Amino acid sequence: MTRRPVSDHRRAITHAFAELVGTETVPLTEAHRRVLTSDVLASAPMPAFDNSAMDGFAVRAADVEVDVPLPVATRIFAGDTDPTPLPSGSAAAIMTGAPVPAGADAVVPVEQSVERDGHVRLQVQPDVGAFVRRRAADVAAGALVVAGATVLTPRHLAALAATGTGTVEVFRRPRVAVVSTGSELVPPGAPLAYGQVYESNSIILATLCAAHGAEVTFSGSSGDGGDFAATLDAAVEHADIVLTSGGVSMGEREPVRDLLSDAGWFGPIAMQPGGPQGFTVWRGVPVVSLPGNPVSVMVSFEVLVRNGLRAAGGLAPIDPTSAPLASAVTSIAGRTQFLRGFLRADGVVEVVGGPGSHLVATAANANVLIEIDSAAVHLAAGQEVPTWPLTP
Ligand SMILES: Nc1nc2c(c(=O)[nH]1)N[C@H]1C(S)=C(S)[C@@H](COP(=O)(O)OP(=O)(O)OC[C@H]3O[C@@H](n4cnc5c(N)ncnc54)[C@H](O)[C@@H]3O)O[C@H]1N2
Ligand code: MOO
Repeated sequence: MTRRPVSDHRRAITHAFAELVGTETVPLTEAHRRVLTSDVLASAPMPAFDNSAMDGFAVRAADVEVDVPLPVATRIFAGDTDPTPLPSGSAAAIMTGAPVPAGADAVVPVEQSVERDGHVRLQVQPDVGAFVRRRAADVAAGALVVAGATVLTPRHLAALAATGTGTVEVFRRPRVAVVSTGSELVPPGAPLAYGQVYESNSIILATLCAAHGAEVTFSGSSGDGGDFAATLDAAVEHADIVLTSGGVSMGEREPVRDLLSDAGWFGPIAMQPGGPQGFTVWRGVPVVSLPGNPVSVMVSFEVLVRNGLRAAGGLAPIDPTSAPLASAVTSIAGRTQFLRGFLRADGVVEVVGGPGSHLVATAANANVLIEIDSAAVHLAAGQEVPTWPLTP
C-alpha cells in the first residue's frame, strides 16, 4: 500500500483549519494570552499631563533660594483636574501623580522642605524638570503600543489599559473536541483489570491543544462498539475541530475508520510512529483521526496538527531547528521516523528510549523529536538532524 507523504497529510489538515480563522472583540479582562489581530495605538499620551513624581512642593526653579521661605499658594492632589496656576514667587504643595500647575517647572520632595505658617523653606536648589514626569514621556498619542500578532501578556494588558484601550480585537480560539476510543480503556486512578489500559490520550491532546491557543470544549470516550457515532455527534455540537485517537488501523473493530471511511481520507502515511491516520469531515466539522498508541498521538499532534491549529488561532508556527546527533542512529527506509530526543544544553541531541509507540512514560523525558529522513537508514554520530521542539 502506498503511503501518503507526511507533508501532504499535514497540508490537508492545515488547509482545512485555515477556514476556521475568526476574530472577536473582548474586554482587557478577558484578553490574557489572546492574540491581537492588528496594531493597537495609544488613544491617549502616557502620561497624559505633566505630573509630580514626588509628594512635595511644585515651584519655579528660578524662584528658589535655599532656606528662604516661599508662600504656599495652593495644595494640589492626584485627581485635581483644574489646578490653579502657580503665582510667581510661591510654591504649591503637590502630591505624587497630581498635575504640575502652569508656571511650575520643578518639584522638591517634602523630605527636603520645612513648612510653617503658610510658608515653605526648601533645602535644595532644584534643577528645571526635577521630579516632573513629562506628558507623553512614555508614549505619544497615536504611537504603537502593542503590535498585531502579539500574544498578550500581563505587561501588554497594562500598557493597553494605561494608554486608554478598553477592548481589543483578538483571534477567536478554535474550539476543539477530543474523543478517545477503545473498550480496554479505564480512567487513571481506577482499578486496572488484566487486559485493561489506563487512558492517557485525552489528557495529552487536551493539554497540547490548550497550549497552542485552542479552547477544549469537549472530552469524550467511547468503546469499540457502536457508541462512537453518538459520541462524535455530541463532540461536533461543541467544536470547530475534533481530534480522535484509536480505531483507525486494520483490526476487526475499528470504530473510527468504520464510521468515517466514506467521509474523507484514511490510510497510512510515510511516518513512524503515527502511520495509520484519517482526516474527514463529519457534519461539517473537520475530524483528525490519530492512531491509538500514546506516543503516536503525541508525535502526530506535534508534526501534523500543531502548526495548523496555531494558525487557526492566529499564532505563528513553531518550526524545527537542527542539532548534531550524540550517537549513531538506524532507521527504517521509506518512512520519516520521529524519535524522541533530548536536546542538551551543549546543543547536541540524544535519543531517548526506543522507537516503539507504546513507550509513553519514557517519552516524558524527551524535549524534542528527532526527524530521520525517509531515505536514511543509518546516520553517524555528529550528523545534523532536524529537531522539533516538543510542547512544554
Ligand atoms: N495489521 C496491522 N496492525 C496494525 C498496524 C498495521 O499497519 N497493520 N498499524 C499499527 C500501528 S503503527 C498503530 S499506530 C496502531 C494504530 O491502531 P489504532 O489507531 O486502531 O489504535 P488502537 O488499536 O485503538 O490502539 C492502539 C494501542 O494504543 C492503546 N490506546 C488506544 N487509545 C488509548 C488511550 N486513549 N490511552 C492509552 N492507550 C490507548 C491501545 O490500548 C492499543 O494498545 O495499529 C497497529 N496495528
Ligand atoms: O505508526 Mo504506529 O503509530 O507506530 O505504532
